[in-house]
This record gives sequence, C-alpha cells and structure tokens, in this order.
Amino acid sequence: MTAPQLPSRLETVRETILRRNPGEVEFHQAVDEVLVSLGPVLERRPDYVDASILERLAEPERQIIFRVPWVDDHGRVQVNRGFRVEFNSALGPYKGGLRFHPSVYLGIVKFLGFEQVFKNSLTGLPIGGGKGGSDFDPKGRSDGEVMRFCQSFMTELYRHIGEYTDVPAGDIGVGGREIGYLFGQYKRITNRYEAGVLTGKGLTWGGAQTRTEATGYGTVFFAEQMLAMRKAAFEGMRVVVSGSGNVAIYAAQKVEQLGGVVVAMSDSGGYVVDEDGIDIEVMKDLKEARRARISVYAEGRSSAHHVSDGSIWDVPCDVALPCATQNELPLAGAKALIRNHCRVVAEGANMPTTPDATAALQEAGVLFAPGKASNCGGVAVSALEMQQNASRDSWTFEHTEQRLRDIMSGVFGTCAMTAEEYGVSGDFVKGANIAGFVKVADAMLSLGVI
Ligand SMILES: NC(=O)C1=CN([C@@H]2O[C@H](COP(=O)(O)OP(=O)(O)OC[C@H]3O[C@@H](n4cnc5c(N)ncnc54)[C@H](O)[C@@H]3O)[C@@H](O)[C@H]2O)C=CC1
Ligand SMILES: O=C(O)CCC(=O)C(=O)O
Repeated sequence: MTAPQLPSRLETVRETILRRNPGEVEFHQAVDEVLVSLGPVLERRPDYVDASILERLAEPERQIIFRVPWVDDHGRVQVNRGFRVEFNSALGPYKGGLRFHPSVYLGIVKFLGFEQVFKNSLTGLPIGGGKGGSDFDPKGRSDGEVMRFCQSFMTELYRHIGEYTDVPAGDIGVGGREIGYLFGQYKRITNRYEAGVLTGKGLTWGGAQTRTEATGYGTVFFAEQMLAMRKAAFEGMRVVVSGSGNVAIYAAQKVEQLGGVVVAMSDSGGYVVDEDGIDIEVMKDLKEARRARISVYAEGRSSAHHVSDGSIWDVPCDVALPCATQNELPLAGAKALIRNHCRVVAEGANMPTTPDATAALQEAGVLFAPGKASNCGGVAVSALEMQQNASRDSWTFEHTEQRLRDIMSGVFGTCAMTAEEYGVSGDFVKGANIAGFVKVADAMLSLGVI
C-alpha cells in the first residue's frame, strides 16, 4: 500500500505510529485513512497540536493480551490468545465488539478499536471505543467447544470489563450464542446480574429489540439518504451485499423491505447470484440455523448460481454494500462497480474498501460512505441496550427501530454538514473523520493530560 501524502506535522505523527506499532498493517491503514482527512482541522486548531491530541489518540489507553486454555471434544487442551484493547474513554466507557477469527492478532484488534473511537463519537451517544477478540476459530466447532472457549475467555476478561468501564459486544464469529455463554460465565464469576456489561444479549435476558438487525438496517438507512441526494430510492434498485453474516443478512432484509432487489451475497467460499432476488428467509435459515456454506443456497434453484472464484463486485448493481470483512473491495472491484454504473457504495463492514478503491470510486462520482459512519447503527443500538439495562426497561421493536433511523439520519447530517464546512461537499470520508475526531479531541482537551 502506498503511503498517503500528508502535511509535515501529520507525517511526523504517522512515522511515530509506524515505528511504535511495527508490522500492524491493518492498524497503519486505519490510521492513514484518518490522518489524510485531518490537515485542515489542525490548521484551524493548533491547540490540538499543542496538546498532542493525535499522538494520544493513536496510543490505546490499555492493551490486554491473555492466554485462553480450553478442552476440545477429544479431551485435548487447546490454547488461544485473547485480546481487549481499551482504546479511548474520553466520551464514555470503552465500547466495541469481540471478534473470534483465526486471523485475529493485535494489529486487527487495534485497527478495529481505532475505527470504533470515531464511529462511536459520530453516534452522538456517550460511548468511548474499544475492541477485542481471539484467534479462536468457531467454524466447525461444536456448541460445547464454543461454550468452553467462551467460559475460559471470560474467566480472564471479566476483571477488565463492567457497565461503567468497558462493554463488549459481537463482531465476526461472535453472535447471540457466544454472547450468551460469555454473559453466563460473567454472571457466575461475579454473582451479579449486571446486564449492561455486554450488549447483543438475548431478548429474554436483557437484550434490546433491533440490536440483531441494527448494523445492517442502519447501513441501509444511511444508503437511503445517499440515494435521496441523487433523487433516487431503493425501490427497484439492484443491490449487491457481500457477506452473509449478521450485518449482511439484515442489510439485505431491509433492502428488500424498501423495494430493492438483492441479486448477490457471499461468504469466504464464493458468492451466489439470484436474478429473482435472494430469498432472505432461506439465506437466514442457511446461515443462522444450519451454519452451512452459501453454495447450498444455489442447489436446486434455477434462478441462482454459485461462483467459487471470482469477484462479487463483477455482478452489475446500482448499490453495493460490502458487509463481510476488511479489504474485501479492492481497486479491481471498484473499477468493475464503476464500469457497471454503480451509484452508491455504503460500507456495512469495517474498512472493507482499500484506500485506492475508495479514491477510484470517489473520483468516478460514486457516492461512498465509510463504515465508521454507515455501520454505526449496531453500536448505537448497543448504547440503547445499555440505556434500557440501566433503567430496567425494555422498548418495542418499532420504537427502537425509529431511534435507530433518527440516529442514522443525524450521523448522515453530521457527515454531510462537516464535509460542506471544510469545502469538500459530498465527501463522507472526510466528513466522518473530521466530525468524529473533533468531538473526541475536544473532550480530551477538557479532561486534561491523562
Ligand atoms: N456485528 C456487528 O454489529 C457489526 C459488525 N461490523 C463489521 O461487519 C463485518 C461483518 O461482521 P458480522 O456480520 O458481525 O460477522 P459474521 O461473523 O456474522 O459474518 C461475517 C461474514 O463474512 C463472511 N466472510 C468472511 N470473510 C469473507 C471473505 N473474504 N469474502 C466474503 N465473505 C467473507 C463470512 O462468511 C460471514 O458470512 C465485519 O467487518 C465487522 O467488523 C461492523 C459494525 C457492527
Ligand atoms: O455493538 C457494539 O458494541 C460493537 C459493534 C462493533 O463492534 C462495531 O461497530 O464494529
């Protein structure tokens, strides 16, 4: 990846970050993506420079790494590594998900934690940023194995978290099942029903309506506002959604509810195209209940086919929603989208678009929303879950979805207005980075050098 052109004071900050965090390429990428937006802000606000706000922001407040031993179904002892990076608590308790995936190492957790600080700031809710996870791979593991892993993971993590300290949730490989096992162990160790310590809980034991749907729905609400800028709507649009996990499934469901047609979805083994529109209920059952590969979707379905190698971005669409994983939309994918006259790209995943692909899309006039703005609906509803837990309350689906809609509308407005204020109208990347940064920076200034 080529280094971005930065003003000299930002280049110095960047060099220090690279030197201090060697080999953490995803973290470097996430930092670069923010730094390129901040030159004009530092011109206006030399007090941020004097207080070394950027240097402090890029250094996590605390990084916890721990051993996670557990026993598999064959009686063998397995050892994984656990992480929790408590990145920034200027705006509230650390908040952000846990990722269980074999690729997880400190650089991934730090990229996600860094992004989370800006994202959580954009929601307008009182939450700081953190992220965690493990290199544990839940794929192919039995329920019993997943439970024993989660119990061991929480046996260390519990001492670092709390409803006023640090509130984890799900991310890749961590859904309702895992949150259940984690919460069960927390409750057992602490002897407290401290519901606000985790979000994404089940609806009968402290969870919030709409949290499962929130990231995907929120991404679509954001994209809906982008389409409106072009005097368009989802009705009749062809939409490609990458991934088929939590974010992807509910993004696809909301697109369908708004009259759009989801023509392709993917998993790590390839993608399916269904010209009649993906049947979301079938996909949900396949992925959430049967935990099967996406190729199964196309079996015996004449309107659909599976492609095991190739790029989902070659499927012509009006709107693209990358909802799987980081760097899944490279320059070649962006060029294919541009060639096929795609109008809007909104990220449901974290950092799915490479920097060169983002630049190409923006230069071609495709409206582009970065994940820290368009996927913040998940963490926003997590904050609403914390609010309900604190007041021992439980809201309806309709009420919570309306709050989500309002929050996404607010985030869209904040990004659009900030971009305009800085002379880059329509640039949601700069709008999101600047607005997210300024709020955290101001809070850090107020709190003194800590
Ligand atoms: N769950 C949440 O509330 C939030 C998740 N995110 C981000 O959204 C993305 C997806 O997360 P979840 O849906 O929660 O995870 P998940 O574990 O439910 O689903 C991940 C999906 O991505 C697919 N996938 C993984 N690697 C792939 C690849 N190389 N190509 C195509 N598909 C691939 C998997 O097969 C799976 O369908 C991640 O980037 C995550 O950080 C962002 C905000 C909130
Ligand atoms: O709901 C949360 O706290 C976590 C969501 C998350 O991990 C994310 O926004 O990337």
